[in-house]
Amino acid sequence: MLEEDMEVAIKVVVVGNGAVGKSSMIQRYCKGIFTKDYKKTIGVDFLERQIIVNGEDVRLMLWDTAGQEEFDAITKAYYRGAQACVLVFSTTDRESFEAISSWKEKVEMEVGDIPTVLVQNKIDLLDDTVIKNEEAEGLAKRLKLRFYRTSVKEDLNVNEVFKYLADKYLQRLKQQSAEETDIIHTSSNKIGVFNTTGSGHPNQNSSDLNGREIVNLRPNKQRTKKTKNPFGSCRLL
Ligand SMILES: Nc1nc2c(ncn2[C@@H]2O[C@H](COP(=O)(O)OP(=O)(O)OP(=O)(O)O)[C@@H](O)[C@H]2O)c(=O)[nH]1
Repeated sequence: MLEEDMEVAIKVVVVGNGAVGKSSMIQRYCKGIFTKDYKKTIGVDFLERQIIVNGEDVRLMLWDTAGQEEFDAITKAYYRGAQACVLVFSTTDRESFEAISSWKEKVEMEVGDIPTVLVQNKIDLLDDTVIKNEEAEGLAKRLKLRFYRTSVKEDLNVNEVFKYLADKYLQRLKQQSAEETDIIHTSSNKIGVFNTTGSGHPNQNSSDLNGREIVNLRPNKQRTKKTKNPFGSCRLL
């Protein structure tokens, strides 16, 4: 357990070309439903689901982004603050497979390196596949990503995708907490000055400013209910 009175909230962005099944995947996961109709996402949308991972209460906020390029400018703004990412392509759409690297880059440009997973959706249509298994596995290897094959329609592997991301995120959180504790211990002989502007890079734990060490103090969990933390983000000089 990290801390008892808090719940971990994870913002997950689901990205990929149009019609690969992003909205369907989120609907399946959060509402348990699947519809055959295709309704193009305009801009962004979001749904949430609470789960327990390794004894931790986790609230997953799933952001559904439009796959069409015409909405790029809007969707990019919503990547900010994302803590995990699902990159989706479709078994029957070669272009969606070839676009994966550029989707990854778009997200990375906004939020840096976050827990990410590669998903090949619509495996119920494997007979009509336009992507060889080795190609998909090769891409996952090259991008160093965990790879899942899903069928939102048949409800195959969808839960596993989100459980993996939540687990990976929690591991990082614990690792960061441990590292931050170490930094605070090793720099405990320095005079501390708080800076509450929170202007540092989200993944940055410590850095140098005019030769002095800066320690970022961030809550290791987001408070989504119960007591509010007045110090959302502090930096110790
Ligand atoms: N056969 C099959 N069809 C699926 C599956 N997942 C989604 N679909 C269908 O694919 C179509 C597109 O799904 P959406 O979820 O709307 O796709 P999207 O990626 O959100 O599309 P944009 O909003 O344009 O970005 C719909 O007709 C879905 O019913 C699946 O696993 N198998």
